[in-house]
Amino acid sequence: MGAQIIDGKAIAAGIRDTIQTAVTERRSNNQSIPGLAVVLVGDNSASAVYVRMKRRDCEQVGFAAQDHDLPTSTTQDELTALVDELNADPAIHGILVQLPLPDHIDAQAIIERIDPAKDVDGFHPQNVGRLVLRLPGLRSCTPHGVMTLLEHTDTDLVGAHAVVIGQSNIVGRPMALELLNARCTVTVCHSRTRDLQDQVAQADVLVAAVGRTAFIPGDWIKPGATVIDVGINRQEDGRLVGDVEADGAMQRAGWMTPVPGGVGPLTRATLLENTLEATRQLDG
Ligand SMILES: NC(=O)C1=CN([C@@H]2O[C@H](COP(=O)(O)OP(=O)(O)OC[C@H]3O[C@@H](n4cnc5c(N)ncnc54)[C@H](OP(=O)(O)O)[C@@H]3O)[C@@H](O)[C@H]2O)C=CC1
Ligand SMILES: Nc1nc(=O)c2c([nH]1)NC[C@@H]1CN(c3ccc(C(=O)N[C@@H](CCC(=O)O)C(=O)O)cc3)C=[N+]21
Ligand SMILES: [Mg+2]
Repeated sequence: MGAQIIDGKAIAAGIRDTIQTAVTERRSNNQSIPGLAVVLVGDNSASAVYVRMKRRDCEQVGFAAQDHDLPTSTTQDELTALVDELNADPAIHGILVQLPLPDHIDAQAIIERIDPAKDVDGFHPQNVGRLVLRLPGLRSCTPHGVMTLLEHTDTDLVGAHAVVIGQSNIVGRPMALELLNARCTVTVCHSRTRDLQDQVAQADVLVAAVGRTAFIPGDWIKPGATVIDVGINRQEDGRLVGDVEADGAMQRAGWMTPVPGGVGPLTRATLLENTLEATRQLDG
């Protein structure tokens, strides 16, 4: 017995193919080409890697990527002015400001400055509020991507007990809402949760988004559970591992995402989906 692997890399490749076809069709119909502005401030090396991957994805599907690489010394006013310019640019349909931003920048103010119609990260309070209210809107890429991964399993979400570990604005909270909207019974755990093991043992669906290597021992997993490991932890030898102790969890889970090759590729593919959706909403 062993878990079936949820192949995020392959699922993401399929999504990119579908998007590429849609872009080709838009081109032949003389419709606008989706334009994504990718804004990177400073020299965080992990951010630089992610941004490079996002730009490569755009190129592959035929989107127009507009790169803005700004120095660490960029001021709040300068970044605000760039967001205003991108909001007003009809060739731009999506705006991604890579996080984290340098400490002297008020990131929340920047997020709130982005036109919600171009907020392909789904971080603007208007889009988060629409998710809360089950109204259509741009949905955060990582949790939305996890829902796509779950569709590629035989997990029955209705009435299932879903346990989310982590309550960040970009992963844990919107993840819990996505699962609630799919009619799971949802528990959210965080650093003050008592008896984490007892909560994990109840999970038909477990989503770990903590950011600590092998934080969840494999033998905590409920037999047959679907395990989604969002964590990305770089080891000293350069390898990436998740938040769940993979070898042990693979013995017990029914389905499981690998790290790398699980959630990460879906986050990027969902960014492309959101940008195409924003384009259709803005331009038809
Ligand atoms: N695959 C992908 O596409 C993405 C992966 N990531 C990865 O996911 C992970 C989480 O990211 P992010 O949400 O931004 O991280 P944050 O650091 O913002 O949030 C971590 C969460 O884990 C909780 N936590 C910390 N310690 C414990 C503990 N001992 N027990 C239970 N909960 C705990 C924190 O609780 P509290 O709130 O109480 O402090 C917090 O809610 C990281 O590894 C990140 O790299 C992130 C985004 C996308
Ligand atoms: N405005 C903003 N939006 C984000 O969506 C955002 C962000 N800021 N800041 C950082 C986090 C992190 N994140 C990831 C995206 C892809 C992978 C990914 O593709 N991972 C690959 C491998 C990565 C590698 O090889 O380094 C994988 O897991 O297989 C990981 C992490 C998006 N984030
Ligand atoms: Mg979808």
